[in-house]
Amino acid sequence: MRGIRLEGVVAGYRARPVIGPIDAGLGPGVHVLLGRNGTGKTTLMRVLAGILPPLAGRVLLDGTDLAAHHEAKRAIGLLTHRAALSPQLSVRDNLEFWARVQGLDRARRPARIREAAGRFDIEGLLDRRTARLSRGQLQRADLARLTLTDPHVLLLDEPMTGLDPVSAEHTRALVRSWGTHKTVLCSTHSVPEAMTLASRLLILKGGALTELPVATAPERTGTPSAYDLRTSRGGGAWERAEPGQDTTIGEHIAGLVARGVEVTDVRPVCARTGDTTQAGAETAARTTAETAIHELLDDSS
Ligand SMILES: Nc1ncnc2c1ncn2[C@@H]1O[C@H](COP(=O)(O)OP(=O)(O)OP(=O)(O)O)[C@@H](O)[C@H]1O
Repeated sequence: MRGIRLEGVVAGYRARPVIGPIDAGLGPGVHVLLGRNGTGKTTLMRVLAGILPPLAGRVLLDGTDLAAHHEAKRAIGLLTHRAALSPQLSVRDNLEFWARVQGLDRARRPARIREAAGRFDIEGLLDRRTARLSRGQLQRADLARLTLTDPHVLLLDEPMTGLDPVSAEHTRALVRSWGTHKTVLCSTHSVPEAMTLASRLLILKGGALTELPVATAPERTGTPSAYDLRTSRGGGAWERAEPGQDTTIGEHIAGLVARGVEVTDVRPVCARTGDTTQAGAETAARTTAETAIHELLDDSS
């Protein structure tokens, strides 16, 4: 399958398992990961990124074993609480370093750094030492790092932490648009956040990964008949996409991206089947899903 597959993965530290064994597949979409503190969400992200070798089992990226093919890890972008930026270097030097590590050729680096910095509004911070950034500025610089290249798997450990409302909304939009054609695993402690982002909800508890029953997952509450996209070619204006029978919205967006058009937000447009009745059904489904999430997270259940 395209994306990531875990086969009997057990992970932990100094031979002490924290999670697993886990068997799961993550394809294109936004997979939101919820779990109490210390349940192993970061550990799972690190093992999926190939920086923490599993104690048992295998992690496959597009069918390739990560442990045996280190270069495959370049297709994965990881964002964790500890920003992957050196405090001693300027933001620009950090981005330059990561662009080189990611194999971006020298001539293309300055433009990519400018684009990434523009995307997260940190152009004015490029020459500041990373140690001097605020929590949210550091998070934005680390998000910019992720977008220097075009990884097709994104592992985002609490990406909205520390972001102001404008930056958080911008990041949410980006995550949603990535989810249409990339594999995104995103952890959060906010249930409402999970509900707005997820095409699939995963709960990590007692070392096991549980999927929220499909009937209560939020994307089942309405069938989009079209999608509104905000793209770079529209100068920020929305354009409507109505994928045909042979094209999914993911394929449509992947086609735009391949032609150099950046898609910065995606909003599903639901068929106007029934206004308030539909809205009522959506609210009910959301309440059911939120209750199910709390039950799954509750230690006493
Ligand atoms: N480097 C490490 N060495 C040893 N144990 C660790 C290490 N990192 C994490 N742990 C332990 O592994 C367990 C899972 O930690 P992890 O950071 O993966 O949890 P989490 O679900 O991401 O937590 P939070 O929601 O608080 O961020 C915890 O018991 C933690 O103490």
